[in-house]
Order: sequence, then C-alpha cells, then structure tokens
Amino acid sequence: MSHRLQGSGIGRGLAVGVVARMPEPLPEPSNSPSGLTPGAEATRATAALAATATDIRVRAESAGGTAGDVLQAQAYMAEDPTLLEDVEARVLSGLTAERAVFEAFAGFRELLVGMGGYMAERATDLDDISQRTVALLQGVAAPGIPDPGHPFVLVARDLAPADTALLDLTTVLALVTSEGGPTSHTAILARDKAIVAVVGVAGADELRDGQVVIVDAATGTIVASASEDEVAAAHADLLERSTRTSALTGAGMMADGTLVPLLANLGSAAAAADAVAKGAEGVGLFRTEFLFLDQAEAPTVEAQQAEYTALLSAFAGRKVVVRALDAGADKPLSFLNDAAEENPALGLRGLRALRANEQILRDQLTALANAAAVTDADLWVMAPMVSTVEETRYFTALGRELGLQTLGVMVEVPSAALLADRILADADFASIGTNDLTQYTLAADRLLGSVAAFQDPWHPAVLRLVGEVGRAGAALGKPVGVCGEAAADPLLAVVLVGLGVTSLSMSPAALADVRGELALYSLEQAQQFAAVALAANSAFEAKAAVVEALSDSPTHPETPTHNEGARQ
Ligand SMILES: C=C(OP(=O)(O)O)C(=O)O
Ligand SMILES: [Mg+2]
Repeated sequence: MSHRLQGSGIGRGLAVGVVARMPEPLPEPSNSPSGLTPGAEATRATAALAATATDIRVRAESAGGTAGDVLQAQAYMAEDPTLLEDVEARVLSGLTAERAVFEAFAGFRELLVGMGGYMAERATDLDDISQRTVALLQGVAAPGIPDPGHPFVLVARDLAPADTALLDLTTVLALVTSEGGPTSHTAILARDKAIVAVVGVAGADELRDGQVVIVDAATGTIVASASEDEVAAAHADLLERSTRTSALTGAGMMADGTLVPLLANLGSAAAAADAVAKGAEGVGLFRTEFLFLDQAEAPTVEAQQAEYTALLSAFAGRKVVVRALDAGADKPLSFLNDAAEENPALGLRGLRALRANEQILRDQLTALANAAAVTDADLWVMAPMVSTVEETRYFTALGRELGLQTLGVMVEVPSAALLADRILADADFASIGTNDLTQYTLAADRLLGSVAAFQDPWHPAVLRLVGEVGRAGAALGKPVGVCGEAAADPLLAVVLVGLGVTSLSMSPAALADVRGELALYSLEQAQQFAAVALAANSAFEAKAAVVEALSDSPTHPETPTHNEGARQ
C-alpha cells in the first residue's frame, strides 16, 4: 500500500522513478595513536586538505554559475586557517591526520549547528570536506552518487554542494533528502538547476533501494510504494505537462496584452549570458554581496566597477536593477557587521549597516555610476532593508549626489509597505523582497526549518502589504517589482500582478514557467484572483481559493495543473 511523506518542495516539478540511496558515510577513523611523527602527520593532513580544496575548485569551474559560487565558498572552508590550526594542534597531541581532521571538522560543525539558521545549514558543506579529506588520507573512494545503471530518484540524508552541483540530470530524476531546509545549499542548487527536489522529508530514511516513488515538488509530497494506478496518473500528468508550452520566450505578457517584464535575479556578471538565453528581459535584482564575501575589506571602486561594467554590457538597452550591499543577519561581513547582535535580522543590516559605514556605500554607488557612464544599459539602483521614509530620502539623495539617475528601495519590511505612498513619493521605484517581507510580517526567521510553515508568501497578510505597494505605485505612476522567491511561483506571480505588481524578477530557471502561466490570464482575471486570495484566512486557503477560481476560468486549460517545470 502506498503512503505519503511530506517535506519542503523546491520548484514545481514532478518525477516518478525508483529509489537509489546515497551510500552511508565512511566509518569514524580510529583514535588509536599515530605510528608516525606529529610532523609527518601534520604534513599529511595539510596536503590532504589542500588537495580537497583543489578538487572542489575543479568541480566549481566545471559547474559554473551559482553552483560554481557555492563550491568556491566550500573550497575556502577547506582552507580555513582556524580549522587548519585546530587540525595541527590535534595532530601535535598524537592523533593521526585522519582522526584530527575528523575531530576538528566535527567540532566546527557543532559550533555552526549551535548558531542555527543559515550557519547551521552550512554543516553539510563541512561534513563533505571532512569525508573527502579522510577518504583521501585512507586511500579509499569518498562516498558519492550511486550509479544503479538506470534513471533513479536519489534519496540522501543531505547532499554536499559538490554532489548537487554535478548531478547528472540525465539519470537523476529527482532528489529527496531527510535533512536540510529550504535555504540549504542543496535547495539553492536544486532550484538553480531545476532539479525536482523535496528536502527535509520526515521518514525519508525509510525509503529503500528499488522502491517506486512519485515526487511532487509543488506539494512537497513523496508517494512511497506507489500503486500502478498512482504511477499511471503521474505519467499522464507528466505527458500533459510536456505538451504545454513551457519554453516560451519573448516579452512577458498576459492574455489581454498587458506587458509584465520578466527579469532575472543574478549574483554575478558571469551568470548574465545564461539569463539572456533563458529569456530574461533584463535584471530585476543583482545581489552584490558575493563581491564582498570572503574579503578582509570592501573591494575597491575599480574592482567593483569592472564587475558592474561586465554586467551592464551584457544587457545593453535593457533595465538592470542593482541592489546596494545587503550585509548583516544571514550575510554577515566582518568589516561591516562587527558587533554581536542578539537578533541580527532586526539589527544593523542592509541600508542601516551601510549608513553606519557610509564610505562603503559611497564607493559602491560611485562604481555603479562610473559603470553606467561607459555602458548602454538602463541602470536602476536600490537600497536593501529600508524601513522609513527618512531612509528612502537619505538613499535617493546620496545616489543622485553621486551621479545615479534612477533610485529606488526594496520593500521588505512591513513599515515600508504600509507607507509605500510616502516612500514612492521620493523613490523612483519599489521592488518587493517577499522573502524578507514574509519573514518580518509573520515573525518567522526565514532560515529556520522549525518555522518554515510560516514562511509562505501566499499568506493574505503578505499579499495585503503587496497590494498596498501596488496601489501606491499605480497612484503615483511608479513601477513596483517583486524580486523575492514569490515571483518564481507561476500561480502566485499571476496574483502578484493582480495586486498591482508591474514586473517580476526570479531565478532564470523559473522564467519559462512564469511566462507560460501569465499568458493564460488577463489582467482583470489576475485582479479577481488577487481579490479571492486576499479574502482568505491563511496561505493554504488563499492558494486553494485561487486554484478553485481559476478552474472556473474560461481561458485555463482543461486540467488546471499550473505546475509546470516537471522532470520529463
Ligand atoms: C529578494 C530578497 O532579498 P534577499 O533574498 O537577498 O534577502 C527578499 O528578501 O525577498
Ligand atoms: Mg531581502
């Protein structure tokens, strides 16, 4: 008999296949004393860690894009001086290199897990480095992706970034993990590679090799030991999805011709070409954090200018929205966020941190103005985590002083949404960050698995705030975008447009699905769906009510699956 398991779905794909489990980790290295000198063990340990870092870098280069960035960050972990010192100290106390690496990484892992949230979700990255290095020292193969000789659904406790980044999508139909939250690297990479994935699945440890499962990311469910009828229905669903127009390109447009520009969220200029190939009409959110990560101090104006120039050159004649550095909370930077805070998400982050270090902001805006002057893109610059009208005035005035023309703010805090009419009187545009807006509206840490159920942008409280901003934008004739994950949910994207949002920005992998869904409805229908969602009492009810409303809709296909992007 089939039964259902539940986790957090990444994307909206569907897959049917047999389970192949990731092999168990290597056994713990023995802690009997070393037969070699401490010096010799130290050399073995250092060489093995360096080789692991090099190996991960090679994978980073072959993966490229977001996966490459994630792996580069993991390679830095393998070279972390504090960890190396810890390993050396353990070797000097008489341990073997294997045991010293194992213990040092386990200690650091505990520290990260204790910190919770984003840091805790990096624990898998550390485990992976430890396993690879110990395997290297023992001369055995590191546990890796299984190869059963046919396509399969990969089931694992969690996957290391190196493994997720290099998954062979011709054989891995879907990914199911028992650990990891929606912001773990596994989830980020799965989203980026459009892998059908459900993470944090309670009971996934019971799934066995060869068992037939149906993985539905849209609902976050796994049907285990699926019956023949269930498998047949899933195959019919897959067939129906494959015939849908999921690879549309061209301007984002509703059925009545209303244009809704579909833009890309990017983290590096190197990702621009892929975004253009996937149909991005421009960039709706360029996250500049990566330029500042792993640095002892902020990059120079010249270094930043080179990156911004490369980005703008890839989008000549198109809109590119760059966000000023958003440091703090889940993205701490040593040179900006030095004081310990009890509640960093409510602390000196985003524009607040920049204001406390104004030279860093001035340098960044100068680099952007210089890049805009030598390229033909339409550069818009926005501030992160703005919560007051006064902050809006500060940012737009400073940007204008430094030569920038189009200046806006991110609406990520309820206060900014509620006063959107006053904020948009000063700002040229607003871009709603639904990830943070949901976190702050529902008072639920966006990185904490235990409150993940609250972190749902379908919640009518969040939608009401989006509607406030949409209304203010329409009254003042100012554009209002959405660049949080909500924009990548095709059905929610339609609702957002109905609430007055004028452009949507998302991971390039999501563009085709959103474009296809928008094309099914007129603006008037989107407004009706928005009204239905606003009238609900919960995120679940809001979505269910819209699904019901659209099934009555004349333009919708007969089977309202609205969950494209299936693994086919
Ligand atoms: C787009 C957003 O910003 P980030 O995810 O980078 O905080 C958001 O908060 O929705
Ligand atoms: Mg944000």
